[in-house]
Amino acid sequence: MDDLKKRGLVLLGCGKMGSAMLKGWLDGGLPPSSVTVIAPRPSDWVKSTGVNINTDLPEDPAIVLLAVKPQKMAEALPSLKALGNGSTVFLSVAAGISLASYEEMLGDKTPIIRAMPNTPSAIGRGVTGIVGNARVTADQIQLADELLQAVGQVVQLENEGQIRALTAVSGCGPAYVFHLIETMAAAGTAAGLPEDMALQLAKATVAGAGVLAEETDETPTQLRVNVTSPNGVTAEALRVLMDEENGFPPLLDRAIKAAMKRDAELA
Ligand SMILES: NC(=O)C1=CN([C@@H]2O[C@H](COP(=O)(O)OP(=O)(O)OC[C@H]3O[C@@H](n4cnc5c(N)ncnc54)[C@H](O)[C@@H]3O)[C@@H](O)[C@H]2O)C=CC1
Ligand SMILES: O=C(O)[C@@H]1CCC=N1
Repeated sequence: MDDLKKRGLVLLGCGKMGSAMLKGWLDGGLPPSSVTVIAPRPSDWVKSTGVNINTDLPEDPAIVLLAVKPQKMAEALPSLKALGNGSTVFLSVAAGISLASYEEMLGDKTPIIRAMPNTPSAIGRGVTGIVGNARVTADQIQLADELLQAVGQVVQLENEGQIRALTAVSGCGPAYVFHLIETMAAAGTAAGLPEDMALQLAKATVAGAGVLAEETDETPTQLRVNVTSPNGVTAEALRVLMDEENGFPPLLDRAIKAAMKRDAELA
């Protein structure tokens, strides 16, 4: 971390994901003067942080975070090519784009780490998977791991092939859960509850169940059983949701496969 403070951190793109991570790092004590953001339209929040915006780049930053949309990467990356093939680690959060593509764009001696975070990073509750190319040293992986722990949990992948499935599960996953909240609230409203109360119930239920699943030693399966009284009310709902043909299992399987297919297209 001292190395990062001294040599600097560059962010290419500072939208939803870049800002979520930057916030976690600044809250964790990274001095704004160590950070340079390159962004065509920096938000008011970014401007308020005191980081350097669209200034000259540091000569040898410890890390460059790539946080533009995958479709913008080929256009945005050439401005950073001078930092390739050196000791600067490129840390990309972009979906799809492979380590080999970055090596092609930046030089094959460039240390590159792919990371896939998720938006709960904005409140320090993210989970990020990381995997590096052959040029990345154990110390550099450790630095990325520590840096990303400022915004939540980190898992180190065994190989790059795993990042596609991780993207489909945890990178996109918050959207699935938000949609669950939306649909639970809508179903509650349709069943006769006031709209705002149905939304409050859905949010609190998902949040409470999530925290319980993380904090207890019991498995999600046991936690589900704990709710389900024999011949009771939950059992009837689960008969619908756990249906092997029309319930969550085939639906989530299809959703994850659709996400993975798109990730492959973006590569
Ligand atoms: N939103 C999410 O839940 C997650 C997103 N990601 C990845 O994070 C990356 C960014 O996604 P978001 O933050 O959601 O998108 P976003 O659209 O909020 O942010 C992208 C930012 O890049 C800026 N930008 C565009 N062209 C640029 C250029 N040439 N130079 C510098 N900045 C430029 C845009 O102005 C924008 O602020 C994507 O590659 C995505 O795959 C990864 C995990 C989760
Ligand atoms: O939707 C996307 O492409 C990005 C990747 C993971 C979450 N958002």
